[in-house]
Amino acid sequence: MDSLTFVLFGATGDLAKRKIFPSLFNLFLDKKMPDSLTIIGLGRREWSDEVFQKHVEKSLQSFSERSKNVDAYKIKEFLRFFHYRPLDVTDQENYKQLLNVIQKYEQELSIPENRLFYLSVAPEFFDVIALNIKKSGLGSSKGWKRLVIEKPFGHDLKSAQELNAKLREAFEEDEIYLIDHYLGKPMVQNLEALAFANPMLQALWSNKHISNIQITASETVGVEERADYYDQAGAIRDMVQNHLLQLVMLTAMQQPEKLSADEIRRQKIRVLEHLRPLQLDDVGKNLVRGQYSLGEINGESVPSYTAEPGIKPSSMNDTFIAARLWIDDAFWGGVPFYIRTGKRMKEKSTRIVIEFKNTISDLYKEKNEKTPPNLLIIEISPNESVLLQFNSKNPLNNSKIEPIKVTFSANKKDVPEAYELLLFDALNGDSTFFVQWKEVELSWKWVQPILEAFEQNALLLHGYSAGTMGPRAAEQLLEEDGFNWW
Ligand SMILES: NC(=O)C1=CN([C@@H]2O[C@H](COP(=O)(O)OP(=O)(O)OC[C@H]3O[C@@H](n4cnc5c(N)ncnc54)[C@H](OP(=O)(O)O)[C@@H]3O)[C@@H](O)[C@H]2O)C=CC1
Ligand SMILES: O=C1O[C@H](COP(=O)(O)O)[C@@H](O)[C@H](O)[C@H]1O
Repeated sequence: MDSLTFVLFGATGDLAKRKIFPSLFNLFLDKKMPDSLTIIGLGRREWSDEVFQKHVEKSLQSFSERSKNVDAYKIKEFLRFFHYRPLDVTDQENYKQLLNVIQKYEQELSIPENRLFYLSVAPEFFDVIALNIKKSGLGSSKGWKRLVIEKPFGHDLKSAQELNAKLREAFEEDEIYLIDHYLGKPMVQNLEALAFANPMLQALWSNKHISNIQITASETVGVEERADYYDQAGAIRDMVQNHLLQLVMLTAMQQPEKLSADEIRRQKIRVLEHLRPLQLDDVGKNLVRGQYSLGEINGESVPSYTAEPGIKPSSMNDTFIAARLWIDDAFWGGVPFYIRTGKRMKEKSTRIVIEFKNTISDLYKEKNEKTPPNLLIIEISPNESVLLQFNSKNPLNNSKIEPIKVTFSANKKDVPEAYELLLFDALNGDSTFFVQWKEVELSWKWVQPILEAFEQNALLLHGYSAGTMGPRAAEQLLEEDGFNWW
């Protein structure tokens, strides 16, 4: 791995302490960091290196399991990478001073002018920072530069296009690493292997044998401390435009010629290009929008969305979306893809269920109402597993045909965090599991008519009680096609 300087904008913020520092620490313990590295944290706070290092140490104590079982000297060794510099991202002078600081460390440690800029700040600063990096000469021509960007990328198609145009004034496309943390989840990274490293599954992976695909990302949490952002975004922007469409792409993509970042991306983009666009008047037929009302989760009562701190009592924002998608190509034509996501649902679960067609003549129908279909269930989080559901006779139940499940599962504590895998890839210059602009743009294009339908109040906002799996209308969406959510 090349030696480099890691410049972290927003180093005093929430994401840095909860995800970035603990993930870097795991990489350090696993010897997956370059030998020569400087990490420069930035924020407006007037902190010294020592205060910043104490802050990083505290974040490890709070958010890193592995830090509990290591000797204190290892933590000290890790903290030596960290330096801090107060900087206001809107002040151009500050960038020139930053350049001097970076050059000083580069010379001291003989680090080449390779610089990774990680923007863990509010999205309104993404373009400001990128352009200031360019103007100040922080991106040196003597080494490489990379820009890692958090979500959200735009608020709609137009704002995303504008943001991309500004970023491209300062960085080349292949220097920009857009984070979608779902792509860092190990089971999501495993999807391609499931489909392409198993001849048995590959033979079945198309409309010939699959009747429908269901992707669920349900959460039990509410809006937490992010009311301002979430009330503007809703589930459609927060989860559907990015994470769920990424899962659709990875499930539906065809086998790439080789496993390179470019080839995989080409296949993902192909899926989006064949995704049937929604017209304004189709939206209501294919999409269910919901908002939670008061209810109970795990025995505790939880308030309605509009009673959450920071949410307007009159808010008509969506906290739940279910939708039916069609991919009009030779492989998936006729197979509905159903997606659903919501806050304050019954359980925390991200999973993909592939339901196979049931075309056998049913020899067993006298003893069964209907032979259950074969299913492939891919659990992404909170636990990881792959489960195949077959049918088998149960000698203890009058030899009825019953589903049996064959499961492979990983122990949760052995599975690396999404951010850890993504940070390692960014340090290494591997962009396979980062999102490329074209994917973002096509995703926004698909979502845009939905946003317009919402703005025109053309769609009912269904209520659902907190602690349920969403509005009844989401069940009906599948029932219309003869299916149900698994
Ligand atoms: N937190 C999370 O779980 C997730 C966050 N994200 C994304 O990550 C990014 C960061 O989020 P989060 O950490 O939660 O945000 P926070 O509000 O916790 O942190 C914001 C950071 O930006 C810095 N900052 C704000 N204004 C300026 C300025 N003018 N100049 C310099 N620094 C500034 C703050 O430093 P200071 O106050 O010292 O100036 C702070 O370090 C956002 O894009 C968010 O959407 C994405 C997924 C999850
Ligand atoms: O990006 C986001 O994802 C989380 C859910 O992530 P998960 O890894 O816990 O499934 C969601 O809570 C948040 O609103 C959204 O911004």
